[in-house]
Amino acid sequence: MTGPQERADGSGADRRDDRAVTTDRRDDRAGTDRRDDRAGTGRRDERFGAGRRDERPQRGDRPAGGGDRRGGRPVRPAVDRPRYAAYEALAAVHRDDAYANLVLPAVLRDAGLYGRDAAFATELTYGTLRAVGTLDAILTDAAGRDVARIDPPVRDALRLGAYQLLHTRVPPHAAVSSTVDLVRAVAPGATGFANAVLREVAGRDADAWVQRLAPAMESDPIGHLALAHSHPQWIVRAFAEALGGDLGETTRLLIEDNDPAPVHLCARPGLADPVELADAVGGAPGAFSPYAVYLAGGAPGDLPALAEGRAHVQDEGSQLVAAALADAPLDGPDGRWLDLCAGPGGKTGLLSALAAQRGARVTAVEVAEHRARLVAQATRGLPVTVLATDGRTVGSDPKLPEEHFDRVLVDAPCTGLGSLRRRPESRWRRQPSDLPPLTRLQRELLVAGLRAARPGGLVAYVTCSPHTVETHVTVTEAARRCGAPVDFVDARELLPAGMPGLGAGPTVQLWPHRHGTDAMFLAVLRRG
Ligand SMILES: C[S@@+](CC[C@H](N)C(=O)[O-])C[C@H]1O[C@@H](n2cnc3c(N)ncnc32)[C@H](O)[C@@H]1O
Repeated sequence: MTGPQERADGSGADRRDDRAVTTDRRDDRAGTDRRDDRAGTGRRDERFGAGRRDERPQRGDRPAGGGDRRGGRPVRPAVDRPRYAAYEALAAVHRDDAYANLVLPAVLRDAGLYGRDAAFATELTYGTLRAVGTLDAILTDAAGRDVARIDPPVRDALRLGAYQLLHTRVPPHAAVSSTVDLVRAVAPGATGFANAVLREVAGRDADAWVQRLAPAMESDPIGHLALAHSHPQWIVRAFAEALGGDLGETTRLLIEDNDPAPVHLCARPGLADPVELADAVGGAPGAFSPYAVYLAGGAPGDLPALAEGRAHVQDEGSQLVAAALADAPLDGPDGRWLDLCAGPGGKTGLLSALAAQRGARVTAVEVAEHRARLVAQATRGLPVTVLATDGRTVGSDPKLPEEHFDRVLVDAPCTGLGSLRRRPESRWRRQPSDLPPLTRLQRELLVAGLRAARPGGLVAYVTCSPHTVETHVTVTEAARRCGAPVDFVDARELLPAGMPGLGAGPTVQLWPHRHGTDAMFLAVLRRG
């Protein structure tokens, strides 16, 4: 790979900086530095005020701090607030291992960003985090040096700039100049470098960069798809395996993963009517779950139904697997239900609303105390007993006797590869080395769940990961080790009639690209 100055003059880093300065100077005539010169003249606002909004009609970004005035004259701040907010969130994720979905709301609040500004900052943050694998490959090529060797503040600013250039309708000159402004604020010595690198990035569109950098699909399909759709190779391989080697479907899944996840509500049975709730929120009833409501836009806000515990936010796939356990035919008593991995309480919420209708009671087990408290909050008023304990104590904890429960849910901790849409940074944090300890825990919890079930009782094993080691391998191993005879129930029959794409059974794998849900796995076992 060659960087800009290598191609321009065949020399090393110093020449690159020269070139960057030259580019900056060329830009001076109508660009970055000239804008600085014009600070305080009042003309800057013309360029970065209403006109700027016109540059990005799709985003509706509005200039930050337009009201900042010195001596009566408007002064443009160095960086517009949505982009700076996105930078802050990105930096926190990379520097402090923060979670974007937790850090970004605080950053937006501190910056006083709402509405379209907040939406633009969110798109930049989430989009950049998802795309970071591909962006880094492009930046490495464009800079002529490994992106890991670029100072973190400059690196994050460049990632934001490259994302705008390649994946948004922000005009190239605005993407470059705003990123140079950002670099001037966070790493003032690197503006020339940033300018040069971004101009190199802007020389191709996203497809042309993939063509230049990705291995050929024919010779290395996993490597190609990983770079083209910004996923780690081991995750692409795992998805392809779970999809039976179908690379077309794998591609559709990867594309879906790069879109924001829709927000679904669960109208708790007996407490809220999904059609009425859909009307109230301007959404639509779900396609599959009888309790689901699709929200039309972003966040649910302060809905009375949520505040009053009549509904909760929950992916439709999560609703389907919890309802499948509750609806599975069962002979004999049916009053004791167990949720062995309950925190923060989404599935317990639905199960316990159903239990209330049927005169059953749910024991909800969660090892993390703060998450056990969340379960208690989420199920207030419903027939639930929360135990803050380790689910593997079945048989030794008197509150968790063996052969006691009629229906058992084991929604095990997992890699979460099925919900990458919701956690934009997680695909880069997860490692194959996470699998052995997780799968051991999954197996032990499922064995405990099988022991907790009475003979004839039902156990649903659920993961939000389609990785076959966490799904089929775990279920097969746990069934072998639990010391009791176990039969598979065909889980397809427990999902809504006519639901497409459920495979050959007896287990079910849901998919974002097939069903619009998270990639939930469901196996239902009957204890002999
Ligand atoms: C996938 S989450 C469950 C999500 C939950 N069912 C819901 O729908 O909201 C797995 C949960 O298992 C908990 N957990 C992990 N190890 C556990 C153990 N040994 N015993 C009980 N809970 C455990 C985790 O703290 C986490 O809250």
